[in-house]
Amino acid sequence: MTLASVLTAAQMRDAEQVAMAAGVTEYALMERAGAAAAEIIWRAGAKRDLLVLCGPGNNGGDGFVIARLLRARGVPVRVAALGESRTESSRTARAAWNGPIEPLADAAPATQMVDALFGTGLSRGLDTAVADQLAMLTAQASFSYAIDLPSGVETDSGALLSRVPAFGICIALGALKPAHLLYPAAGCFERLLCADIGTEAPDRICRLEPPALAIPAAAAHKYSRGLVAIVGGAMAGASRLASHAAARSGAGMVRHIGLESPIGGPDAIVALQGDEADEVTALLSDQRLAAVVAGPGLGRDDRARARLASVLTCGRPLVLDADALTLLGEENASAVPAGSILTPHEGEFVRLFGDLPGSKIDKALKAARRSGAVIIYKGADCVIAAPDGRAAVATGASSWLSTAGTGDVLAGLVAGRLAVTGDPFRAACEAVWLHGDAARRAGAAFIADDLIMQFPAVIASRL
Ligand SMILES: NC(=O)C1=CN([C@@H]2O[C@H](COP(=O)(O)OP(=O)(O)OC[C@H]3O[C@@H](n4cnc5c(N)ncnc54)[C@H](OP(=O)(O)O)[C@@H]3O)[C@@H](O)[C@H]2O)[C@@H](O)CC1
Ligand SMILES: [K+]
Repeated sequence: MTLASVLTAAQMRDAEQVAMAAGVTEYALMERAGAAAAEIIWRAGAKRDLLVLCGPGNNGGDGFVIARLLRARGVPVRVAALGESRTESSRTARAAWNGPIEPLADAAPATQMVDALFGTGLSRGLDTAVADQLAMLTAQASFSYAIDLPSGVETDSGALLSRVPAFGICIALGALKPAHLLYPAAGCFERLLCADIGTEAPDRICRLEPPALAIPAAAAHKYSRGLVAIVGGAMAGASRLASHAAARSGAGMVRHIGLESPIGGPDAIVALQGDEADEVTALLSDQRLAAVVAGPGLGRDDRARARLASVLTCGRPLVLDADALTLLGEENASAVPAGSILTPHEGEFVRLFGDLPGSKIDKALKAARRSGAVIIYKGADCVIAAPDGRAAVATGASSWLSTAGTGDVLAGLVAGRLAVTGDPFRAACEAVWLHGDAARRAGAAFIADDLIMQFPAVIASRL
């Protein structure tokens, strides 16, 4: 297992059951969780005075373990509880604390504050008085820690069920949960750490990790490294951005099929003119094409429709973005060739697949299964889902990415990586990570063109 695995509350309970079937008691898991969290808190805050808030369930039990272990290391610890402990393990942990317990409502602030009120067992929003007290104590603390999850966030969706303050560190236990990566919950802490408590987790759904890329083979040539075509349309700038991104993605050659020629920009891009759909069809008949992009700048008129029809029937691996997604609409979402990659933002996603139930991860997985395509469901939290049930979630992207053209750049980069790897899910994961890292390097107030200039260095860093 990897600590980047993402489990729902029910899957985490299953993992706990597997550990218990192997002979580990629930209380032993709680001790491991508390010890791992206490170690993190010790390293961050040392002997600064600490207030631990304990809820009625096993999250509260973790809190009592943390309190006991840090008191034993000489930290001045106070504990405030929300009522009685209601599970056997949390009662055991409470008894082992063996120190004073204040009512939560009366607790005064401390330099460090631990939120062990609720974790995966949260079933509704906190009462307003409890949420307000939590917010006040968190705001007053210089160091704040959420155990497993910030209290008030819904584990599986990342929704906020009541007011949730901003924590310094969130310590996930055993595995990540969807709420650690999906907004708004993912915005409720500055740092996320995952503590290993010895439970096993499947790695079908993971946090997006940095990719391992390869240099071209010694005998590589431009076609073996991947030939990409971008089919442009009414707005040449967008498809040019996609072309430039593909050209610096590691692919061997890029052809831009536009309504005008030449297109400007790097001379390495082969500018081809294809005004009519049959010309596009002819230009896409090259069997060496390893990826074809349509959507950026395509337009939405009849001419665009005809160009898209040529793309959909060309038999080459496709990346469909922007106008292509709008033209496809819900009635044609399942008509895309298997193995394609679709890159919708939220509005495009809903137009393509309707208002699907569940979390953003659930929605992306359902859409992937329904369409047979890899879905890159964009946003501040970006979910990449494959028809076979794998998913990766990227989070923490630069908010400066919210500028014109960055989506076009991503589409070109995805196509470039598809041409290099021949694997849609891998290509999507690589491209989203590289795009995010390029944005981090580009700093502030960049434009989409600047991202592309970062690609060679970003790729070099992953070789
Ligand atoms: N899985 C693992 O491997 C491990 C898990 N561990 C830990 O266990 C945590 C999960 O524990 P948990 O299941 O006991 O749930 P938890 O979040 O403590 O709360 C449930 C209690 O709160 C109550 N309640 C709910 N909402 C409420 C509200 N708004 N306002 C008031 N009450 C509310 C609810 O009562 P009810 O809904 O029935 O009214 C119930 O009494 C997990 O996050 C991790 O920290 C570790 O110890 C080690 C290994
Ligand atoms: K918590």
